[in-house]
Amino acid sequence: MCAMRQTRPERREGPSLRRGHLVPESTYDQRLLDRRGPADWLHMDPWRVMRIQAEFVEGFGQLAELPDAVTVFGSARTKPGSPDYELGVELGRALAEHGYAVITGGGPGCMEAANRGAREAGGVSVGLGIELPFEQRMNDYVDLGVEFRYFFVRKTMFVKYASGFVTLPGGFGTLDELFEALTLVQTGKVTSFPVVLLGTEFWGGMFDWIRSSVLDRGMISETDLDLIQLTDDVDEAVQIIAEADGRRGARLAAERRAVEREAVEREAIERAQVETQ
Ligand SMILES: CC(C)=CCNc1ncnc2c1ncn2[C@@H]1O[C@H](COP(=O)(O)O)[C@@H](O)[C@H]1O
Repeated sequence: MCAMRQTRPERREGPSLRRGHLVPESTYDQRLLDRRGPADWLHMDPWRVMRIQAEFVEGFGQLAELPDAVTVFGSARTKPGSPDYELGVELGRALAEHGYAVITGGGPGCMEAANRGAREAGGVSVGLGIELPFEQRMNDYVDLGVEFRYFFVRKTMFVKYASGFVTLPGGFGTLDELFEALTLVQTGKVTSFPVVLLGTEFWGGMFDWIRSSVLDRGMISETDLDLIQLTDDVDEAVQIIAEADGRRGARLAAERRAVEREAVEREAIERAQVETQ
């Protein structure tokens, strides 16, 4: 059988092939090197994917060597000197003293407070900033800052590099981050990941509503309530995270031992098989 001869014009573009009228008039290189013409293509989805990818690469690269860390959320509008701000400073300090790096959104308010506490205690203070439609800069207490264009990339970093979340009082942004974390834990996407709400007066009403309405109508189960830990005590918040870390460490060590045991057993079986041949 003879192969069909291709008579139409053809162009290979990386993994893609274009033929006939779909062959573009210029090549990628030409379009790259030719500065003239509109820049609309910069805003097209395939290019956006590259930018998204680049954000993941940069984020993973910058954060890979962090020590154990805790992500702190809370209002961008909390004023320095207010009780919530002071609570944030105290929390950042306590986490740093316990050896945790402190990750925040890098902005003002509670984020600044937690970064400030961590920094003052000589800890690792991290800000994962986000591009916003108004003028905005990383707070002065961030020692390692990474700026993101995309909320969802930044959120991955908040979870991936943290042993748990502590949430100070906040608005929509804080609530969004809190409920995303709870959903990830509820659906088993992250395990041994405590979510602590700091400030019973602020969070108590929401917690009661979740119990009386959300649980009562069967939209969550009784055990889901246990995913939220409510306290006013900074040391207790740190302790909750440290204990979960301990449990995770023990589980990982047990998994590692099981894998090693299996490898030794497999090797013994293989050796026995060779000897009997
Ligand atoms: C003054 C002002 C509004 C600045 C906004 N600047 C911000 N910079 C960085 N992260 C932010 C900012 N606003 C919201 N976020 C994100 O959303 C949360 C706070 O939102 P909110 O203020 O509670 O709803 C933070 O944990 C943070 O991750």
